[in-house]
Amino acid sequence: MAIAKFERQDGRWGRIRGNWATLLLPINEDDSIDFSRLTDEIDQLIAAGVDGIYSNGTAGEFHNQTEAEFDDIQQLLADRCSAAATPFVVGACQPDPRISLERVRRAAKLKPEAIQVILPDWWPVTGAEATDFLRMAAEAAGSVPMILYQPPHAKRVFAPTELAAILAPVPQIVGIKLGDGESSWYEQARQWLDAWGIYVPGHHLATGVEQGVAVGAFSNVACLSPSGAQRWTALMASDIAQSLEVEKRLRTFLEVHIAPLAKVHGYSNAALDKLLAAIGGWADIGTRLRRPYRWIDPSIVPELREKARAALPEIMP
Ligand SMILES: N[C@@H](CC=O)C(=O)O
Repeated sequence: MAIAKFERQDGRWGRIRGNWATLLLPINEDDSIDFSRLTDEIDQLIAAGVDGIYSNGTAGEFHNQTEAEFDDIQQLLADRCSAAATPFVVGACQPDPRISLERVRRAAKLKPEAIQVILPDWWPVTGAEATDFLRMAAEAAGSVPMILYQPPHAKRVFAPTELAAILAPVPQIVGIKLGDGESSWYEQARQWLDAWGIYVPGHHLATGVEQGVAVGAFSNVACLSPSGAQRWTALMASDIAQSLEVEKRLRTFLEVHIAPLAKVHGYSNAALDKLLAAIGGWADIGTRLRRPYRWIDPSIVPELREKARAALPEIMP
């Protein structure tokens, strides 16, 4: 049965499965990171019982941090999660490969479940260059497994067959976080990517599970509600039909109320994810991003919260 990969316990991706919640940086008016609110946010995520917490995806604004801030964020995540025995993944992502390798080296010392990396992202890499970079990253990571993050907005987005060729020589990469596609993409993913844990966008997770491809999501749904996303993920193992029905309503909510803010008004993905968290209201994060990126006016939150509650009673806190 297709769902088997989601339930398979012997995958190389180990505990990196299910519903993973991102850190979102609470930003003060002077553009500094509010570490006290960040601490509270991590504690809320732990209390929500998510499968794991990760830092420094796009939503974590890895592209707009000093190295000292990077270290402070990862240390805080590692300390809180280790004390609570919550699995965590450190995002060592950086478009500059030299800075990225240094981040990987420092991240490995925190003993995360895995380290997440992107490919060098100024000059687009060839397949061979991608493998070479990942070999260097694997060396820097030592014994810590790695997840490759291939977002749809990366300089080069590789097809499943290309990804398999790039990753096969680097066994330390145990998973791939990517954008999925239509049924032909899923067919290719089943054929070429069975050896890796596949993480699809949060609001596509039920489809990814039903297609026998996804083992989890680094999830935008967890931005909206970490506990709701966790309940929905659990439902996938017991009632995939019902979880697909929830996904349908989720997709409609995002398409109608959230996506136009990017498509029409040009807000970034991180701005949308912070808006989702403000709609969920489970922690004091705020919608503010670090400049120069624009954030969404929080005055639209109350109306969207009502709409989300009406459309998604299973997800909303
Ligand atoms: N693509 C996102 C997923 C969360 O919404 C990220 O990891 O930044």
